[in-house]
Amino acid sequence: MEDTIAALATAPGRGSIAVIRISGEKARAALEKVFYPKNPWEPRKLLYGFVRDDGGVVDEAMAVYLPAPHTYTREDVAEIHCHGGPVPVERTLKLLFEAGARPAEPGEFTKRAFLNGRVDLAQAEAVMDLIGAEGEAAARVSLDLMEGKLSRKVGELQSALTDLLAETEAALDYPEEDLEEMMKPALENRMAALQGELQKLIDNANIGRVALEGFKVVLAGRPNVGKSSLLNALSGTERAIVTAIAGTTRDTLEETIDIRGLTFRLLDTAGIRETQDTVESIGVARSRRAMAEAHLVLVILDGSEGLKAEDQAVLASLEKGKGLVVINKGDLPDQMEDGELQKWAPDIPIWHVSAKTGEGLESLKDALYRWALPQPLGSAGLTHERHVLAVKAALASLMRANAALDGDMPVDLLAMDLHECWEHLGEITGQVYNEFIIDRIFEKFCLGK
Ligand SMILES: Nc1nc2c(c(=O)[nH]1)N(C=O)[C@@H](CNc1ccc(C(=O)N[C@@H](CCC(=O)O)C(=O)O)cc1)CN2
Ligand SMILES: Nc1nc2c(ncn2[C@@H]2O[C@H](COP(=O)(O)OP(=O)(O)OP(=O)(O)O)[C@@H](O)[C@H]2O)c(=O)[nH]1
Ligand SMILES: [Mg+2]
Repeated sequence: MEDTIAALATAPGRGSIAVIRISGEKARAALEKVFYPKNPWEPRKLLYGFVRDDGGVVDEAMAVYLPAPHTYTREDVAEIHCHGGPVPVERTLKLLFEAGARPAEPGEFTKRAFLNGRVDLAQAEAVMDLIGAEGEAAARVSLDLMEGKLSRKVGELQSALTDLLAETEAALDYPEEDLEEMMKPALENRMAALQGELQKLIDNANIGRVALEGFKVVLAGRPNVGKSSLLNALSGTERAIVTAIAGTTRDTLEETIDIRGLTFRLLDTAGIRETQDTVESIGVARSRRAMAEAHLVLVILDGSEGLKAEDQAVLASLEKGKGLVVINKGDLPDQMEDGELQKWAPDIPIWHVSAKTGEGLESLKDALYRWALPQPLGSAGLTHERHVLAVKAALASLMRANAALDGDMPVDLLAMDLHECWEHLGEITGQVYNEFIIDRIFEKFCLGK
């Protein structure tokens, strides 16, 4: 028998109402020892009453009892909605623990929903992603997965594999038949189609991951071009210190902004130049590391000064296909020579802005959005590294199956590879799992979820 667990389901701290959730066989008994309703108990009905201990009233509250199996965990569940202060919450929890419940571990309610088959692993993970979502895009992708979008896709791929397996196994039963002649071309076609679908999932994985984790944009450039001013202008804050002194920013600084629902992590960096200053040179090293780790680098130039050797050095160090040039200080007379810039930044898109007046910032934001999400959000499928690794492993198994077919290997080897492919896909939904991985996933959940 599983323990009965209880925990605060709402955020800790002060709020108008706090929800305490209980799940397990003793949920109802524990609730009845702690909460005294004004009217008789009725399942699935929120009742008014009092939390009491031996000394009297602990809180005026509401509570509900939900019998298994139609509950979040598929076990008996109860909830107490008490006043949202630490004292009523702690006292009510203590009473529940005395009444036979124990404190829940992080993610334990949702882990039970998974172990009891109400949701699969991808859906359970998506619950946590929704709670962590910073913007609409992250929420949208999480909701799709929570509702079963990825799980259905995995199911379709698995049933195609099952059909393939059935056919190869039929061939196993008739070893005297000539497999090659009979079914090789048909099998090859269907394996190629499956391979294409797995590859598409991998190719689109960055959409879901960018939606969930945000898109990392680094503002880089030589000192004084206006990187910090741009960070402030784009985020509408005064987060970064701005001065006319070159070398003002010493350390990288992150600010999160929302563009059309998508989260962007903007990173202001120390101006890149040769320097003898110890602190500044550490800052410059951090700038370079940030450029390497970013999804996109904005190379900021000062349009009022023209291209300098230090700008050229930054442009030269830019990874191909990973940068935009942003010419700042558009409110001042333009000194930038297009020919010179073309020489150092061939094929790099160029945007003109002014951090001071805000000119050009909206279209820069549009460009950032298009860069981050070249495909619509709806084409997102995989959202976690774990999913990508599983699909890559499935693809590798499928390629082995293909090679086995090509090399006229025995049919049972082919069947084994197809089966492995099926199992790797099952890692995503948790059909195939080991406890270590499950624990690692759920321990990252919030307490009470
Ligand atoms: N008060 C409260 N609000 C909450 C939750 C909760 O547990 N309690 N949730 C949870 O964290 C979320 C809602 N998610 C839920 C998902 C499934 C079920 C559930 O009981 N499912 C049953 C069907 C119930 C029915 O048909 O009436 C099932 O799948 O069998 C409940 C909540 C967000 N809001
Ligand atoms: N006229 C004008 N001045 C600007 C603009 N953007 C920044 N500045 C000025 O340029 C100077 C340098 O700005 P910062 O934002 O500190 O430049 P930075 O690139 O962060 O410099 P470091 O941190 O030293 O690398 C400040 O005096 C700003 O006020 C702009 O669009 N127009
Ligand atoms: Mg700065």
